[in-house]
Amino acid sequence: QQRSDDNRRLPPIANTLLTVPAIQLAQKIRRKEVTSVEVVQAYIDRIQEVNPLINAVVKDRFAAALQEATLVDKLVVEETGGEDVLEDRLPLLGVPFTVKESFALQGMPNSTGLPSRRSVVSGIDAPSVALLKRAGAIPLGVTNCSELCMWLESHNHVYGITRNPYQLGRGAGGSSGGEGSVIASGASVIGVGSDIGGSIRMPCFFNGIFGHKPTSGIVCNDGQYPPPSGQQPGFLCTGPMCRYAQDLVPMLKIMAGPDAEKLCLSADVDLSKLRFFSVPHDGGSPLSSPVDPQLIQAQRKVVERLEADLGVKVKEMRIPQLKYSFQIWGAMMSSPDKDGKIPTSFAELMNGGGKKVWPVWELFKWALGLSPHTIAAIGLTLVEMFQSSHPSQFILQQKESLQRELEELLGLDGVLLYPSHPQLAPKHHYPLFTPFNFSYTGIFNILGLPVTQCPLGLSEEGLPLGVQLVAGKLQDRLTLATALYLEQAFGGWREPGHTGLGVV
Ligand SMILES: CCCCCCCC/C=C\CCCCCCCC(N)=O
Repeated sequence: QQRSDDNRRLPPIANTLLTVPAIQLAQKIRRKEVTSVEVVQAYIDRIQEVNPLINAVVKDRFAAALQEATLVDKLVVEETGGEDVLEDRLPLLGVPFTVKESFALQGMPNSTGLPSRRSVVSGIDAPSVALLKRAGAIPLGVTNCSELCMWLESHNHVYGITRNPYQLGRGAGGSSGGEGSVIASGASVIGVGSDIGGSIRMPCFFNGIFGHKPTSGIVCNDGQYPPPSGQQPGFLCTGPMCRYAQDLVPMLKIMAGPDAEKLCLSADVDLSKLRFFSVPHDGGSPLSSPVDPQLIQAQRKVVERLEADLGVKVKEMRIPQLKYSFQIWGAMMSSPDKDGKIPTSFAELMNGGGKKVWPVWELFKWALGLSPHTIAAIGLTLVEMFQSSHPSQFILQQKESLQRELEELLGLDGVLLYPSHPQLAPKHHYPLFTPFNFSYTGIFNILGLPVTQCPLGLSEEGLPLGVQLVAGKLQDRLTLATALYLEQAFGGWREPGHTGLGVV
């Protein structure tokens, strides 16, 4: 699927409003330094400029967003209680945001890339989306994802494939790839993603932005398709994706609702008092690719900076159970819930929840160009045929011992560095040959630990580098504070199109 414009570069960001963090945009709007209409219009213009190249926003609501921005500006002028009242009540007042299409956003499609759901339109908002709207944020539209949110690249037969703004011939990751691509392109500043195996963190890594998978159970997962079943509700996480680290905590506070209290997100974090650990790879799983030397090097530089700036000693270690990350993820994802109910099969979900698709027949149709499904989704139904819902004792033991070891290691003050993925953003469809690489992220869904993906600049070929920061349960503030520090130290998000590569 090489396109003639694969070597094109994204047009540079001309409007400086597009490089202001969401939380500062809200402040500027409250202080009447800029209107919400100006901000929303700037983002609409940028989406219209870049979307033909990246195919990230699959349905917009620009006219409604501009009307809502007009109401915001009126409210700001009429508010007599002062700026603080607005900040308290509506911390994101007038700031635009985007939403992964698998979430319900009123009036927007909610197909999750499934052709049979093409005409499904949401009548209500998912709770996480509603909370952002209630905080004053204005949705601009919905963004692309993988078919049924279950692949490492955002491609489906409803909307096509999303492209990586750093190199259009590469994938934006999955399953929240539309969010990753649009935010990195400067065409959205904050967005909503979901993650049951890395679907926030992989696109954030491939697109050089920040993303947080919260501690399991903290942000409500309702209002997404497909709904998780079996034990999956404990692994699926809804979380923020953004260009600037300072937007992570305010977004998480809003999206978590009353449960945000459990995370003590306003407490100060003294990084020099934390214990840091660095694990360079999964210990050699034969299923995953070796970690790219540039990622190993980037992680080493993080260790050096932490030691030099904070005076801490980072302990480099190996964790042998990580070698079984994929097997642990696969076993737990297909395990029955506590009442013995097995999860809905992928083959059923592919048929919109009805009868199962028949994998071999679907593959045959695909070979003739007649299947409405992607080869990745069909491949998953084939693999599922051989997956048992009774995992081996050995794998369960590995999971238990990994959980115990990591929880003991991290305690209330530990942060672990681990590669976000073994490879840099792959060319389109290459994940078909390296599907198990997602287990670098997926293992932390099973463990329920909070993880922040943090960008670390660009590789020699101009692709984003990054690292995962992992903490103990409910200790999200530690990884979020470390991400803020690393943004300062390594420069955070870099504008795509300024890499000196490609042809304009
Ligand atoms: C045609 C090739 C298909 C091969 C299938 C190989 C099996 C790999 C198993 C699972 C891959 C799942 C990927 C999940 C990625 C993101 C999940 C998420 N929503 O967070």
